Amino acid sequence: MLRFDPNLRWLFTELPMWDRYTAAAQAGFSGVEVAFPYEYPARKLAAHLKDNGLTLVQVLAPVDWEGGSRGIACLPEKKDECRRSVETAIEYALGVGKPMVHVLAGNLEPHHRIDECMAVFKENLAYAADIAGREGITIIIEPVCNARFPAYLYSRLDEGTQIIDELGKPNIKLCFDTYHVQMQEGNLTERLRQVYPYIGHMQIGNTPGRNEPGVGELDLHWFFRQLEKLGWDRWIGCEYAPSTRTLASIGWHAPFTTR
Ligand SMILES: O=C(O)[C@@H](O)C(=O)CO
Ligand SMILES: [Mg+2]
Repeated sequence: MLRFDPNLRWLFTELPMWDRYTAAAQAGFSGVEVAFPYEYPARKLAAHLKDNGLTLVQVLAPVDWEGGSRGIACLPEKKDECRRSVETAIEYALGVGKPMVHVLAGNLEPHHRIDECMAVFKENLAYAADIAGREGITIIIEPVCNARFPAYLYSRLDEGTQIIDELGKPNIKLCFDTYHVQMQEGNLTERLRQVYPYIGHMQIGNTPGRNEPGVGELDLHWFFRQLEKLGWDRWIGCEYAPSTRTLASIGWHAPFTTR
C-alpha cells in the first residue's frame, strides 16, 4: 500500500489555508505537505496537525515566492539570507514534527555564472544538511523542468544525484516529481529505477497539464504499481492542479491508500 499526502498549495485551494488541513484529514489523508506554513506559529500548527491526526511531510525553506523568488540557495549575493532561511525552516520543522525541508536553488539572472551558482548551492546545502542532520531532519532537493522553471539552476535528475554524491551527506535526498521528470526527461519508470536509492520524497502530477492521475498522458496507476514493487514506503505528495473540485479529483487514490 502507498501513502499519499496532498500538497495544500495545490489541493483544497477552494478553502482558506487553515481549513485545508481539516479538509485533507476529512478526505482520508493522514499527511499533508505545505510550501510555506510560516504564517502560523509552529506551536499553533502543531496543535492543528495533532487535532486532525496529520503528519506534516515536507516544507520549503522560506523565500519570497509571491515576489517571484524561486529560491536563493544558489545565489552568491544571498548567502547570509539563505542561511537564515534554512535556520528558520529547521527551527520551525522541530516544532511541527520534523518534516523534510526542501531547499530551493533559485533562478539565474544574466549576470550569474552557472558554475559559481552551483558551487554556492552545494556550500549552502552542506550547511543545511549539517544543522538538519543534528536534528534528524532530511534536506530535499528537486530538479524542476524548464517548461515551468526556465531559469532554475538545475532541471535533471543526474544533476541532483551528482550534487548528492559530491556532498556525501546522508540526509540530502532527491525529490522525484513525476511531472517534472516526465516533462524534462521522459522515460519515467526507467528514470525512477535508476535514481531510486537517492530518492527521499516522491511527488506526483500528470503531464502535460499537471493534473491528477487519470487526467493526462501518464498512466500513474501503472507507475504506482511499480513503486509498490520497489517497496516504496514513504510519502507521496500530491502536487497537481485538480481538473475539477479537489474532492471530485481524489477518487484515484483509494485503491492504493493506507492510513
Ligand atoms: O514541483 C514543484 O514546483 C515543487 O515541488 C516545489 O517545491 C517548487 O519548486
Ligand atoms: Mg514538485
